[in-house]
Amino acid sequence: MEADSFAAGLTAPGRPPSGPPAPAPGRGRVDVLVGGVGPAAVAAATGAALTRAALGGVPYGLVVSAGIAGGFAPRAPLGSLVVADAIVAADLGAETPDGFLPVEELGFGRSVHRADPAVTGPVAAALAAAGLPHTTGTVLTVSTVTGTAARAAALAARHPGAAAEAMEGFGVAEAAAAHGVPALELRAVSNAVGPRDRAAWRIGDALTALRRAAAALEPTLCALEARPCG
Ligand SMILES: O=C(O)c1cccc(C(=O)CC[C@H]2O[C@@H](n3cnc4c(=O)[nH]cnc43)[C@H](O)[C@@H]2O)c1
Repeated sequence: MEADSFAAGLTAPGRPPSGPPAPAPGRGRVDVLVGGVGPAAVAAATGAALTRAALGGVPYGLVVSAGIAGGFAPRAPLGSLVVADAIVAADLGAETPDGFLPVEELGFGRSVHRADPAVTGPVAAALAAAGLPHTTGTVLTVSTVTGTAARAAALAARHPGAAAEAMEGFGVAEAAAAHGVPALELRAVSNAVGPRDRAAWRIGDALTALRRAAAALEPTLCALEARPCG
């Protein structure tokens, strides 16, 4: 549903070529890939697509992780959009008697990708120009959806800049970084981060916001790519 909504906002969506590396066929101004759920699935799918494109001689210039998300209130209300200025693997680390330690404090790995303001700035400006409610902030990547007020409060305390929580951004960013390609995360808020309340979910509104965002951003995404686009 998320891929269909994003593609519906584009003038000429493409699908990344699958199978052996081949240049161009299937490529649109923006290609939309369904990568799966969770950071591991999307890291594998994104890495494979980037590798095929590079071996086919037409590498991508920008990768966007787009979808629905939980929003941290009051910063990111239902139906609004979030542009990530940092993509954080919020549960990559260790629980200790003194609390959670991210991998950096364990002495290995990384749990943060900071977005390039040269990418996020024009994206936020295009959303503003289109009149789409949005904020710029940290988007957390988790493998377990938050379902309690206590967990939501703990995440907000640990990440004061957190605007949204989703399950894929960090995996996409890792794959993009391995290819030296900039990454962007864009989320439309379908639910509040916190206690599970299915009656309050607004997935339809979030999908509409995703479609409108794609329409507003297509020229910007193309301009940000370092290759001819459309
Ligand atoms: O069953 C639940 O309680 C529940 C609550 C929120 C989301 C889900 C999903 O299965 C959605 C997974 C899908 O959507 C993104 N997403 C949307 N809302 C959230 C959220 O609050 N926390 C984390 N991820 C969310 C996520 O990126 C997945 O792709 C189930």
